[in-house]
Amino acid sequence: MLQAAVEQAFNAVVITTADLQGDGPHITYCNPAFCQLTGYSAAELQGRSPRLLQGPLTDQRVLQRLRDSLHQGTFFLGSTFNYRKDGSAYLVEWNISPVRDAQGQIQAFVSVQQDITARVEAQQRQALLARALHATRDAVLIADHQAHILFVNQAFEHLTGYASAEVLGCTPQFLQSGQHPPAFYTQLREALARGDSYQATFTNRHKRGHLYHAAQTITPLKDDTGTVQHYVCVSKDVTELVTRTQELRQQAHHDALTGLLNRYAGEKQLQRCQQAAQTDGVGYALILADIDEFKQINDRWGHEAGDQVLLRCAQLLSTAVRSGDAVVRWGGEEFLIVLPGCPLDAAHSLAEHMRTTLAAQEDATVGQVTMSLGVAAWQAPEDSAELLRRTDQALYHAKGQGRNQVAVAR
Ligand SMILES: Nc1nc2c(ncn2[C@@H]2O[C@H](COP(=O)(O)OP(=O)(O)OP(=O)(O)O)[C@@H](O)[C@H]2O)c(=O)[nH]1
Repeated sequence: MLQAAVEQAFNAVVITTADLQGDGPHITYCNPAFCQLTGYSAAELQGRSPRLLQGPLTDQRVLQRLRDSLHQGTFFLGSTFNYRKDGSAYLVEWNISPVRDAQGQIQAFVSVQQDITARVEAQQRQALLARALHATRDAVLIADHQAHILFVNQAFEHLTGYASAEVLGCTPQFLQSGQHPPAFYTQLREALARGDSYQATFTNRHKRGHLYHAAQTITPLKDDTGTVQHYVCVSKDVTELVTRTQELRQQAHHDALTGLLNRYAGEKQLQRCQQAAQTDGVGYALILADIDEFKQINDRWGHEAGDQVLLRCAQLLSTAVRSGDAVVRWGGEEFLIVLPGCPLDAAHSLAEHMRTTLAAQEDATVGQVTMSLGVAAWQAPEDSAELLRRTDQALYHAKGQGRNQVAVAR
């Protein structure tokens, strides 16, 4: 049974003499697995020194350790390159045990060997992949099918502020910033459930609390049966780009001095209201507010004082309106207030409130400032240009009647 077991063992087994003088131990037995490993037949190996397997890549330091073990009669475990009969190299991991007789004398050495070339190559490939993932500038996250994080690279640690050890086993939820509506994550989940990859710019929260923007691609990884087992997420930091775009958008739509919508954005808003009025019959009202004698303020107190008055008026108008309304810097000292769904009377009251609030305030530098306001509400089938013309007419009227007045176009 023992013989059959050794003969049929998966691992290569070789037994040598215990002779450490002269040529050293020589082979007295090898099993078929050893013959298969080395390419030699048992007859070719019989009586030969195992040295015939060594070659240029064989590690001499490992061999020295082996010789020391043999001399001391201790267990040896090591790995190095050996050579087959055809000259090809393989990486062997082998151990050697001394076989002692009843008196404790070493009679032989038995060695069990295994070709670990493929395993080591696979480990090296894996190490290379990990090194490559760590070296890449994009953040990489790998999660299991339940979104538990299995791996993050150094770029991820850098981008998010979290160390790998802190996040392994967690789901990436801790990155959520609260900036995306629930529908954003629903879309993400649905795409992944379909097995599709999902690409979007995420606004996430850094460990230190600030937000960052990342262009992310999340890809499901399927096994041979088509079942999603993992997800890989690659993120590129686009914070600078997004911030710059937001700044440009702000500049394109807002007035630099007051922060109000600029004329371009105001015209867009007018178009939207006009569209709604024509399609749904939902009306809108306009107020044109113009600071009285503003030229004199500038002339008397200087341009900077004039700017401060403009800022104060802008703030007053902004606080007076509701969230869906738009306050626009329409011209130098002229403001357009667009009021979707607002009837004429309500717009009139609002204008009156704006006028009295401003008139009641005393500016530290320039004293009392007033404004004149024109009000009009959309009447079918006029277009926005016509409504604007009627509002302007009302403002002209208010100015003509002595300023600090509200005039309504009926
Ligand atoms: N300080 C300052 N002044 C501005 C700005 N934009 C326009 N203005 C000035 O606003 C003044 C507007 O003067 P006018 O159009 O004559 O009107 P007004 O003096 O307010 O007279 P009424 O409208 O008839 O009451 C001009 O002197 C412009 O130079 C600005 O951004 N800052």
